[in-house]
Amino acid sequence: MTNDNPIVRLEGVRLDRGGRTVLRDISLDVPQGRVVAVLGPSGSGKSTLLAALTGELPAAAGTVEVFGRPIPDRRRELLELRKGIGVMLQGNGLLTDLTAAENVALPLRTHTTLPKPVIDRLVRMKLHAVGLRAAADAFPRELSGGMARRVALARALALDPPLMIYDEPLTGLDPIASGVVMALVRRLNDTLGLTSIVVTHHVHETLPVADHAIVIANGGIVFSGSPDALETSADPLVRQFLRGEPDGPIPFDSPGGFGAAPRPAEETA
Ligand SMILES: Nc1ncnc2c1ncn2[C@@H]1O[C@H](COP(=O)(O)OP(=O)(O)OP(=O)(O)O)[C@@H](O)[C@H]1O
Repeated sequence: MTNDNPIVRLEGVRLDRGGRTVLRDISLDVPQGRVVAVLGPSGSGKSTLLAALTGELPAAAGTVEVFGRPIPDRRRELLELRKGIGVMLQGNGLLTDLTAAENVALPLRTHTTLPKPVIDRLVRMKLHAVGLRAAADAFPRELSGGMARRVALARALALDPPLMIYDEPLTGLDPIASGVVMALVRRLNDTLGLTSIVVTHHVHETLPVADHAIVIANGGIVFSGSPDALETSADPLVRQFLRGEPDGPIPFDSPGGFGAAPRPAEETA
C-alpha cells in the first residue's frame, strides 16, 4: 500500500506503555480516501496505535506523520492538528444532559467563534448527514444505541476533519445497527472526501466496507492487505484471529494482555 502523499504514514514505529513495548516496527501508509480497518485481538495495541496518531502517545522510535507532517511536539500545534482528526471513541461519549443537537454543537462552540445561527445550521447539516435530523431535540436516553452512535459520529464530523478515526464503533450494537453504522462510515468517507481508520475486533462487519486491512498481534503488524486477501490468508496467526480460537500462535495469557508484546521496552533508538 504505497502513495506519495499519504494522509497517515508510520515508519519503523515503536510504542511503549507503562515501560513496556506494546508495538514495534510498525510501518503503514494510509492514502487519501481510503477506509482502513485496524484489526486485532483485545489488548494487542489497537488503541495504543490510535493514541500515536492523535499525538497522545509519542513514538518511542520511528516517525509518525499525519497530513504529511510529523506529529508536532508543541502543544499549540498539536491542538491545531487534532482539529483535523475526528475521533469517535468507544461508546458514545455523549453528554446525557444535552440534546443530540447540543452534543453535536459542542466542538463548534469550543473550537470556533461562529455565531449561533451558523452553528445551528451546521449542526442540522451534520445530523442530516447521519440521517438523524428529526432527532435533534432528543436526549441520548431517548435514542437507540445505533442512533446514539450516529449522533456521536455527527459530533466527530462537526469540524469537518479530513481524517476520521473510529475506535470500536460497533461495541454494544446489534448486527442491524452495526451494518447501518459501517455503511454510514463508508458513505461519509466517500461523499465528504475523508480518510477513515476503523479500529475494531468486529472483523466481519468491518471488512465489507474497508479498502485495506491490517491485523496487529504479538506486538506488530502480522497482516497488511486487502480484505479479500485477509479472508483467504493461510497464515496460522491470521486464521486463529479470524476464527477466534484460543489456541494458536497468538498467546491468550501473555503478561499484560492477549497478544501484547511480552518483552520489556528496549532503549530508544
Ligand atoms: N496507559 C497504559 N499504561 C500501561 N499499559 C497500558 C496502558 N494502556 C494500555 N496498556 C497496555 O497496552 C497493551 C495494549 O492495550 P490497547 O488498549 O492498546 O489494546 P487494544 O488492542 O486496543 O485492546 P482492546 O481491544 O481490548 O481495546 C495492553 O497490554 C494494555 O494493558
